[in-house]
Amino acid sequence: MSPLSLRAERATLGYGDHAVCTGLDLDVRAGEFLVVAGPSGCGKSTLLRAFAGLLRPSGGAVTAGGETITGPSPDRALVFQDDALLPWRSARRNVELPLAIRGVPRNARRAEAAEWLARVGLADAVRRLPRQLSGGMRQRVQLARALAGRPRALLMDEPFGALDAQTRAAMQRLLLDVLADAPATVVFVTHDVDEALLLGDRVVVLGRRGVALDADVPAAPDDTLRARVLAALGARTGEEVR
Ligand SMILES: Nc1ncnc2c1ncn2[C@@H]1O[C@H](COP(=O)(O)OP(=O)(O)OP(=O)(O)O)[C@@H](O)[C@H]1O
Repeated sequence: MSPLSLRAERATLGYGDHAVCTGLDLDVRAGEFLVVAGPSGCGKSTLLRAFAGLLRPSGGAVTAGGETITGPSPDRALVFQDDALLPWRSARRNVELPLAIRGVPRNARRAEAAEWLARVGLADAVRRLPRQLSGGMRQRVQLARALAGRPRALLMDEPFGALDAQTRAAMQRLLLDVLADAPATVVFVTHDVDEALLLGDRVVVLGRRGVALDADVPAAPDDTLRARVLAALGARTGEEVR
């Protein structure tokens, strides 16, 4: 399946009367790895929820592949910062879910789910329930589950936040390897500028008043871009920083 383009068009996103983003314009090209950064509370997770189909815009539009998003779809897999695993299912049975949706026959699911868990370094944890895993291990199960579904878009909200530096580097490599084989559009939220520049083709910094910075990441990012990202992150009033 080909990667999906995603778009927010003059979108107003929020909760009840509380508008978090107003008139947000953002285009995510099919197959692009877009990193989204921004100060706490600026609406990064809210934007991901809208792309996931968990939140409808109260104004404007949010589309995937040119079609209005009306709800969740296995085409768009989510990896949350918090735990989103089914607590009563083992790690392996959680990873089997998207395989079932993909139509993988029951007897093949078990082996494929175990394989994905091995790829995230959890071969020994296949039978454990989420509560028997650490926060970092649960994040890795979520990653395995998302990748196993071969989604056309991956929506990732600080997916490696609970990992130590070494495991985080291994998961970053795994993600890039899997994408090289099975391209997908990625929207990846992180607070970590190094991670943003390492993974992203493009980085967007959201501010209080929409997009504060939108820049392509060169193959060998230099200190200039890093400084621009840091400046945009520090811009409290949300003025444009270019
Ligand atoms: N379920 C909800 N109901 C009401 N308000 C919410 C809800 N979820 C988030 N908000 C509010 O919406 C705003 C944006 O939240 P969001 O989680 O999108 O920010 P964020 O940029 O992802 O922040 P962080 O970097 O801290 O994760 C915040 O003011 C938050 O308090």
